[in-house]
Amino acid sequence: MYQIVLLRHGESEYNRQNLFTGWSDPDLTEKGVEEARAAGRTLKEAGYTFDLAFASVLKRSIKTLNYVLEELDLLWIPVQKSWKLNERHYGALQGLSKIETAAKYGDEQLQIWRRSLSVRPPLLTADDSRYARNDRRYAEVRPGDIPLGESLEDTVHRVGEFWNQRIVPLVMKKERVLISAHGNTLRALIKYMEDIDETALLHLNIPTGIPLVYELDDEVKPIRRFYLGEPEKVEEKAREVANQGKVTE
Ligand SMILES: O=C(O)[C@@H](CO)OP(=O)(O)O
Repeated sequence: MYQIVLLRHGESEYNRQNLFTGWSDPDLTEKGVEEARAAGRTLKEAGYTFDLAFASVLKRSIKTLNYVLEELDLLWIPVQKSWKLNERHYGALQGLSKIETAAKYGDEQLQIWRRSLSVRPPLLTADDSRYARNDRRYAEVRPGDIPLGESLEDTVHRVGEFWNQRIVPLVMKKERVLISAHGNTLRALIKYMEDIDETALLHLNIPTGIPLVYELDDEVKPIRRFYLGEPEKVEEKAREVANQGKVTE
């Protein structure tokens, strides 16, 4: 049996303000830093260690990973960063308020944009300053691969490819791998590995900063997944994610 640990970054500034994030690059909040450190301590207490780690090229994922590795005294292990682990690209919604978007287009449309499998958000235009082609960190990416907006299905495609090409071979060599990524990247990976149906996917919300352990069989297919944390806390944090876009009293 193999094992791998996935982690969604700690709370970011955009999470705090309830803004669509995608490939925007906000920093962690103080709470997010604490969540990341707590994830590191949880892993340490449970006896986990790692041979190498992955992050996206977005600072909330990279910094979360660094805080976790610091707690584990593993800052020295190799880290591979890839845009393929970036959050799902939220197109022209990036930077907009989820609450204002719900008020303008309705809760149902918001839910479709956030949680459906195949619907893309409104796309960016190529002259938009948010278009990643103008960002040096994507200089090596083929221009045609840089999205103007992605459906979750698009994200499943790029993350699934990355999983097969870059992660599975390491897992099969018994490398202990930690992946620090994003809410929808992890939803995409779960969809890819388990092929869960659309209703389940609709309700799948990944809490920030709670390690998610996958046990995998000899063919690197999932046996089971579980969070390292108290179930009530995990539930509560997943509910917070689900409720973004709702006005609270
Ligand atoms: O804005 C985003 O990029 C994601 C993750 O923060 O949000 P959502 O949960 O709405 O898909």
